[in-house]
Amino acid sequence: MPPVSAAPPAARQLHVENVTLTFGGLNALTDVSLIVPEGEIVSIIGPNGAGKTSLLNCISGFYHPTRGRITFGEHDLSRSAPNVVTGFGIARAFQNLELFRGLSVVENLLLARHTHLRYGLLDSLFFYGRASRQEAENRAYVERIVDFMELEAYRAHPVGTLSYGIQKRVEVARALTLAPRLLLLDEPMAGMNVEEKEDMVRFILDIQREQGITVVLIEHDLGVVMDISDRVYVLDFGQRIAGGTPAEVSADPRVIEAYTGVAQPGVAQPAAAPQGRAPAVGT
Ligand SMILES: Nc1ncnc2c1ncn2[C@@H]1O[C@H](COP(=O)(O)OP(=O)(O)OP(=O)(O)O)[C@@H](O)[C@H]1O
Repeated sequence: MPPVSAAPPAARQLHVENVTLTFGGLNALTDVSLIVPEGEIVSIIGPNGAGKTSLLNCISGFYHPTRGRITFGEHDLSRSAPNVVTGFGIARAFQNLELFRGLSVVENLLLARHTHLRYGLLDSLFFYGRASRQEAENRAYVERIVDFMELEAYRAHPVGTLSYGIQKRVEVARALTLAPRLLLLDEPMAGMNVEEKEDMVRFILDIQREQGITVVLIEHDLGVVMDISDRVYVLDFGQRIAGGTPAEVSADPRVIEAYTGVAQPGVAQPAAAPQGRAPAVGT
């Protein structure tokens, strides 16, 4: 199947530069820098409260960094609103599903796709032909996403009646209807059984390889992360403590220490524990 998104005209790299995000007196992120090259699957991992979702919120325009800069190609995301960020080609599948539970799968996808309609109210009133042509194109686009995400069997079902695993798949499909060049996935496999996880892994790889979409993934299942990522960044207490290939990151003593809580030889110990992290450690 041909890519559902148009071929990109020029490379667009996501660049997070020295980002600090402060809530009251607490730094959720401190001086975080990372690069997401176009076409890669890049994962962000770290214990609970490490700042992963805060970083995704900064990239997608829900939060604005207190300091630092985030760019996507020539676009500055640091002060952009979420709808503007979407317009730059960045879509996000949410941890807590953003779906209308009473609407069918296809209705949810069409509704999301409507944000990309090129015509406004006046067009609809005076240029009915153009509006209806656009509507037909949107329907065709959504049908390709339904096919690509293997949702045919559920297309007419109200989303609220579907299993959690299928709802997560619909949420990813919803993000794909926005024709992104960069897809942000916040724990797309949380709460899934083994079979559902295997399906989601396959879809993520197809999104990258067949559709050419760059993926930023937050995921607690480290087995999956190390299997499918081109590059992994590790946050702890809001700071980037490691970054590199999966092999490099899994062998890094700072990462082992962050996850196990066991001091590793050669890792400098802070004088006092930084503030602001929940005690639980992710899987
Ligand atoms: N809106 C907010 N107001 C105040 N503090 C916040 C806000 N959002 C996040 N934080 C704090 O920022 C820190 C990082 O939280 P964040 O949710 O980004 O971590 P995380 O790595 O995504 O955690 P988890 O794996 O548990 O989802 C935490 O101490 C959290 O309490």
